[in-house]
Amino acid sequence: MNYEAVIGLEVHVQLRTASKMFTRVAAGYGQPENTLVDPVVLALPGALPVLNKEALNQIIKAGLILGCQIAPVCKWDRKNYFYPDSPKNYQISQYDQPICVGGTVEIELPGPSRNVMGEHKRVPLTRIHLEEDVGKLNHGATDSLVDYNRAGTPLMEIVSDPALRSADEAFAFLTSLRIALVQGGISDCDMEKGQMRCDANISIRPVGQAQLGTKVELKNLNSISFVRDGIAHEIRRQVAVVQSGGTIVQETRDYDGQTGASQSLRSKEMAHDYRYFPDPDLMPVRVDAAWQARIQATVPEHHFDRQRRFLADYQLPYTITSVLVPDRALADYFEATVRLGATPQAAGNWIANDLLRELGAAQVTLADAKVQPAHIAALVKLVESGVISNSIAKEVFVTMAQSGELPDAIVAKQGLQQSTDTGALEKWVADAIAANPKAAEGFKGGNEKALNAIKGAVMKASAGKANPQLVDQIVRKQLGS
Ligand SMILES: Nc1ncnc2c1ncn2[C@@H]1O[C@H](COP(=O)(O)OP(=O)(O)OP(=O)(O)O)[C@@H](O)[C@H]1O
Ligand SMILES: [Mg+2]
Ligand SMILES: [Mg+2]
Repeated sequence: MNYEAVIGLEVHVQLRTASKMFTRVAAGYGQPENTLVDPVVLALPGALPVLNKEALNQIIKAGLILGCQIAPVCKWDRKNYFYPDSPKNYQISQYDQPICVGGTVEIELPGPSRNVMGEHKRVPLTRIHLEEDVGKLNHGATDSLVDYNRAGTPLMEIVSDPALRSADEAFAFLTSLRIALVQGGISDCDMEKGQMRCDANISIRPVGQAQLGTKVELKNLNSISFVRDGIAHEIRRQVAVVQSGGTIVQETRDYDGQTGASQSLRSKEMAHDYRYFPDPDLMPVRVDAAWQARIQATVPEHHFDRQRRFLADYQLPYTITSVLVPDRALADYFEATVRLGATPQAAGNWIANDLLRELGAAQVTLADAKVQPAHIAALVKLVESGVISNSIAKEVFVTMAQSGELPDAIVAKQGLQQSTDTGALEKWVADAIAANPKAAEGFKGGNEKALNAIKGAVMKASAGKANPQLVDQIVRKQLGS
């Protein structure tokens, strides 16, 4: 029997806000334990929550980016449970009225090869709701310590439909979602800092069966690659269980990305165990059309729309677009260069290859780069107008990346203009022919390629400054063709 996998993801993403969800204490990472706390975070008697409007703005923006419908009223519920990471014994969350409903994440599956765009698919979302993050338990050998710095940080939970069919699709989903949220300024989505966390729900069913199988939830998947590996592992495990006559039990399993093994954590509680009820301390908030429109105006172009535009309008190769587009600042930089008059293909090449290489070597971010769009636009112009050759331009690029000087200044100062001095060229060519008699004979015998050795020698003699078109003409003339 053949089985197919069914996967639904629950993705928790911390919103980038200055303060916490229901109090003015700062939200942050990496501070000394229990310093980002106050009576609201610690749930001291009498403390009352006050909504951080910015958190609501951010989740509405996330919903608009993903094409969700935004609920007209945002209401709050208590999710009751006892665990030391939550001092209130409940979490403020949204139960039956999530702020965002529907929407999709557009994904790209791996293409037939690196330089070919893969198939695109829209994965439907069930809902996105807002809740507060919980504290963190640090387990020692004999005891556990709790840190409430994270408690109360605004957190959204994005729940997908059970519509993914493979570990690769889940990988593509998280990759695209992360780009969209980072580009929208919703979150930095750093999984190492816990800003983005994913639970994967996995079941299998015989191919052709409509009814869903029993799901297993995988937790603690703290990188996108671990999500992919964990899902692939779980699918294999379930198929093996079923094929050996067993049945899948609904449970939560812990996947260890380092060892590639999983173990059962607990069998899943039912939703009604949480005794949800509306939070009497918080008033519902009406989100009218004008509010939505204000936020809609701040939604950036979706990265895949931008990629399609780069392919169609600038005729860039797919590989260049897939370097530029995932990084909003880099794509903006490219478009700024084109606006300054640079040919798009040339600008794309310089930015995706040389600029990134130099930034990487110097360990500098784009924001601190000495090479600005104006530098690249000027360099492209120098090459296209024949003032310098492409190989000299490569050297100029390295110099300007280090000094920040404009390319025209570097070319003038170092005398790098291509030589159109025919007297000098005639001499270099004559020398090169004398030094390469075999090549000269070869060309006369009809071998076009033999010219390259002579032209190469001329370029070398001129230190790269000879104008290649002129050299070609003069070589042919001297060889009598
Ligand atoms: N049979 C199934 N196989 C695979 N995935 C499923 C199946 N049924 C549901 N799912 C997925 O499981 C996830 C359920 O998430 P949801 O937050 O609604 O409930 P939960 O996991 O029970 O609650 P909690 O937030 O407490 O973990 C969704 O992503 C959904 O698509
Ligand atoms: Mg959930
Ligand atoms: Mg779950």
